[in-house]
Amino acid sequence: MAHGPAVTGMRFFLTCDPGNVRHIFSSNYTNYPKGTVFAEIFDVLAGSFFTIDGEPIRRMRAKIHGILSNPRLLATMASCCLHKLRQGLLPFLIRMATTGAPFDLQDVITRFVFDITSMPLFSVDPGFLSPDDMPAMHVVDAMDTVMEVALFRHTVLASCWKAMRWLKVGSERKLAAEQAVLYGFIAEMMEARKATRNSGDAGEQKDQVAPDILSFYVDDPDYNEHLLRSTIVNYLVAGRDTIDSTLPWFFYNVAMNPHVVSGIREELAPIVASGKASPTNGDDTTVIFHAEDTKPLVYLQAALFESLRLYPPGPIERKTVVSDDVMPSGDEVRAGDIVLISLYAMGRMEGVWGKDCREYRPERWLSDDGRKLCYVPSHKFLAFNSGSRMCLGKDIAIMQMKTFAASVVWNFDVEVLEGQTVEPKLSCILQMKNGLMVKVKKR
Ligand code: HEM
Repeated sequence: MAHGPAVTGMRFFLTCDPGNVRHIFSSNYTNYPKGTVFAEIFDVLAGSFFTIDGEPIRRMRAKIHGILSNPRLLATMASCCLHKLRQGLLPFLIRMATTGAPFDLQDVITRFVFDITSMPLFSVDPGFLSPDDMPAMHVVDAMDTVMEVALFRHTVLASCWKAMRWLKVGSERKLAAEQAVLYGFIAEMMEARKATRNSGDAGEQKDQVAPDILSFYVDDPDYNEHLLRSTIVNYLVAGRDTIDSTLPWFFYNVAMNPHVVSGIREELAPIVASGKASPTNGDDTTVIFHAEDTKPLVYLQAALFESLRLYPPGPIERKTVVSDDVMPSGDEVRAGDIVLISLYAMGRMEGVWGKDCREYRPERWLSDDGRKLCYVPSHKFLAFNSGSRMCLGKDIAIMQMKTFAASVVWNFDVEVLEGQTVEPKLSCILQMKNGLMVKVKKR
């Protein structure tokens, strides 16, 4: 238990004990909502799913679950991913391999992920990753600022950051400017969406056009203009911030562990041999893997999970205590206490993961014969959250990450340049502070 500044009476309970996590997220979850302070910190998401609790989130989750399991939307997501690989990522990497020039892989991943998150949301490709143009990504900078300022807000009294917001100074001044950029981007995309969806074949019936995520919201009377906008921001955060911060750590980990690269390629080889991996345009030695072929790959999934264990995109969860309670660890918490769960620490604890907890070892996720993924409860592996607030996009995220990782690992050797400092940045999202400079070679 830690205490906030003397006069405030604030009390923090910090835990990384899986028993406590199960209690907080499942057995007694109604006693541990996110709370109003959390909602205020993320005011850019006001009223949307990350910030609400109780009955409203149950209803909202049911709607999102329906959307994210719609077969036509899922097919659109898979094809957006393939399109971006074929038209954007792979041509870019082939060019980099030809010139041998170093580049920031985190930046390229951000471009890719932002595009594939926006396309099924708005039916519009923002075009951040295209073979011949790498436009500035002001909206991405804006979203990064939201997460950096949110971390600052977590660490000071609400009255302090609210005063800064009122005075329009410091990080709050910057946040206001970046929020305007973010809202401007959304307005632009909504306009472009109208044009795209109206320009369909004249004879095409409305219900024949594949749905995008927004088509489930625009006519819903429960969503006024503000809630619709914060819901859009929330989808961008859910899809983009998470995958975008996972993949650079994945490539960093595998580059440091060449035997994992071999393991992934060994698993991919039969797909290539069967002719199922399709060639990219104009270069028949570079291939793309399809979601249905990468779905059964357990070693690749273990390699991704192992990276998420060590580098969870959301390194800390915050909850509020409603009524006095005793944790399974025997610790007492009081109504109003703040509970902080460190996923980052939990992923590195010997008591949870064994003596080799600091090693990057995908094998720990596999059965002895290496053919199956072992069951690991979500209160131990919390990267996708647990219990009633479990991530609703987990399968989509795994599909997108596998498609990306397979196509890069199979076609290229990725060398992480020496002499750079690879470290996390101070933010609510575990991105790399200085990017990840690499060189690639075509295999
Ligand atoms: C590596 C990828 C991902 C990770 C690690 C991840 C992790 C998480 C976590 C930790 C939460 C809980 C957040 C909280 O309540 O504090 C969450 C919630 C959620 N995620 Fe994901 N996520 C990923 C990708 C995605 C994708 C691609 C989508 C959408 C297509 C998505 C949709 C959602 C939704 C809708 C929720 C809200 C659940 C709720 O508030 O009850 N996620 N995710």
